[in-house]
Amino acid sequence: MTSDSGSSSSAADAQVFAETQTFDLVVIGAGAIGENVADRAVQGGLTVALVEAELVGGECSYWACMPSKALLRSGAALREAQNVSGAREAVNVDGFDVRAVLNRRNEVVNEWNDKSQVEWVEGAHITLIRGFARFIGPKELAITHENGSVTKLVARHAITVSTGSAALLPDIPGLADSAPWTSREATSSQTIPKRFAIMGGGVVGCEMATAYASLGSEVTLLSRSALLSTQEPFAGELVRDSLIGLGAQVKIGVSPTQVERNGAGGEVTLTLDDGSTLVVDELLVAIGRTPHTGDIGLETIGLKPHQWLSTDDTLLVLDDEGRPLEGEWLYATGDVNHRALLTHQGKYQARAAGDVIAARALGKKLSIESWGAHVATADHEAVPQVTFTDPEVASVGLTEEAAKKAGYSVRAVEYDISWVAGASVTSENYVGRAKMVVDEKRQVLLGATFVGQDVGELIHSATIAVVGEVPLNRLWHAVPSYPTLSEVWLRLLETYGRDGSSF
Ligand SMILES: Cc1cc2nc3c(=O)[nH]c(=O)nc-3n(C[C@H](O)[C@H](O)[C@H](O)COP(=O)(O)OP(=O)(O)OC[C@H]3O[C@@H](n4cnc5c(N)ncnc54)[C@H](O)[C@@H]3O)c2cc1C
Ligand SMILES: NC(=O)c1ccc[n+]([C@@H]2O[C@H](COP(=O)([O-])OP(=O)(O)OC[C@H]3O[C@@H](n4cnc5c(N)ncnc54)[C@H](O)[C@@H]3O)[C@@H](O)[C@H]2O)c1
Repeated sequence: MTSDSGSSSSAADAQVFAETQTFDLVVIGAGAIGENVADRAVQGGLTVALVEAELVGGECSYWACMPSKALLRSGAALREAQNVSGAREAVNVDGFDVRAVLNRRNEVVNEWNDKSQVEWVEGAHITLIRGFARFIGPKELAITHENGSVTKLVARHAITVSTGSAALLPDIPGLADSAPWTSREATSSQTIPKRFAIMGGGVVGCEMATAYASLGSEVTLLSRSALLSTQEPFAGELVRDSLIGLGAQVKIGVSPTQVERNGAGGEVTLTLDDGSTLVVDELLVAIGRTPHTGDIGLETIGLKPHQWLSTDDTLLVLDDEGRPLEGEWLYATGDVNHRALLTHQGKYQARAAGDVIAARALGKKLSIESWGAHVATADHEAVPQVTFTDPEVASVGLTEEAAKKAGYSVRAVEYDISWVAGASVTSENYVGRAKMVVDEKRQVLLGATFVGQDVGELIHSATIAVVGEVPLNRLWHAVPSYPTLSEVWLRLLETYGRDGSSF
């Protein structure tokens, strides 16, 4: 790294900078994904600056994955115990301790303090720069610090945008003025609203409906389409049934047309398109995400503000014509590239990007063929996801519908997980279903979905089968232990049939 104090001498901008610093790579955004890009590039031999405007660790650590799972876990643990004799009698005593759940969530997010993550960054020999980054030209950024000073960062080889995403708010009359909750408030609230409406039946909507119904809210979930509509249809149906069992109201095909809050902190009235009204204490909007690219100077490098940054498989950003920017210096990883809005998948991209940036910078051999070290091939048809509803929904790869749409010759089979011996040991009331989607031509798995208690821990076996393109006749030799839930694998294979004969 070189550091030149004093005014910038660049003719490209008239702004006076307190300081100019140069690194091989600059990563914008220290969420889980930016951290990993930086780490890999340092390990590959580069000097790296990591710029963060808020908390090191990003959304996942403080307002998304971790706090949401902490809010969900206590209810899940309680229900698990309530479904096993003996344990049931032990837990049915004083009721649910909501304050303890919120306190545990506060601990899980380190009280929104990023000290331990900063220590990790420093230990990884990454230079952390606190401030908000904006492009001022190719390979150049202006960083605005909290005290108002502005410094300039120059990248010798590359810049990676890992700025993440924020909740999308629809243009509904009155909504913006009604102080709606987004995922940030839902995951960080220190109180539980008595009456709670949720707009959006996707992953955030279903998880937060489960959490808040468990914590005692009267939840109304409004979804314009079926719940979890990108999953196999039975997933959303089983989650809907369980939400109703938890006391929530689930309204499918219903959207708000007007929202009004009765003064600051007052109740919120929603007018719905079925003609009814709904009065609640808080409204959560969870209808998807928008990229953090509105105010980062994309116009100075020939891109449009507010756009998702589409990339090739080495995570190089592509322009409107599908070409990398001149000089091939701009990368995007994580939510901001819209390939798969999941922490684990973004971190997978980060490993590929950090390695390929270092390899390109140092003139090393690239491995960019499908499934090579420097490409994120799995983003296309092998993405795993666990939705921590009750029952959990775990899936990888393509649904039957998506596989057909992609042109595969498909056969799919389903099995009721409650019929597996391991399920009856796990719970006296096990509800679950599994499905595998097979490419008939190659006799390999294209996708798998498991819905039920504890299936999140089952999905990696399916991910290995999909990514490894393991032939079905070999999968018969992967013997599941008895009596575990994984015996559902054997039942799915039997349902599909061996050597052409169906059981
Ligand atoms: C409620 C909820 C629950 C979720 N649960 C899960 C889950 O269980 N599992 C899972 O895999 N995924 C989950 N996700 C998705 C996951 O949170 C995201 O995929 C992940 O956080 C994306 O990481 P990122 O690093 O791309 O972005 P972020 O985590 O948003 O990090 C981006 C960082 O960049 C910083 N930044 C932005 N602009 C600038 C700038 N101009 N200058 C400097 N810094 C900047 C931001 O402050 C932020 O720290 C969940 C999402 C939500 C909303
Ligand atoms: N456990 C997990 O892995 C996890 C948990 C939470 C979030 N996430 C990630 O966070 C991202 C955001 O989640 P999300 O739930 O906000 O988005 P989502 O895309 O999962 O679901 C949004 C839902 O809102 C609906 N919708 C969209 N526009 C609408 C409108 N104008 N009116 C009414 N409904 C509308 C969509 O049809 C969809 O059902 C997801 O991509 C997800 O992968 C992951």
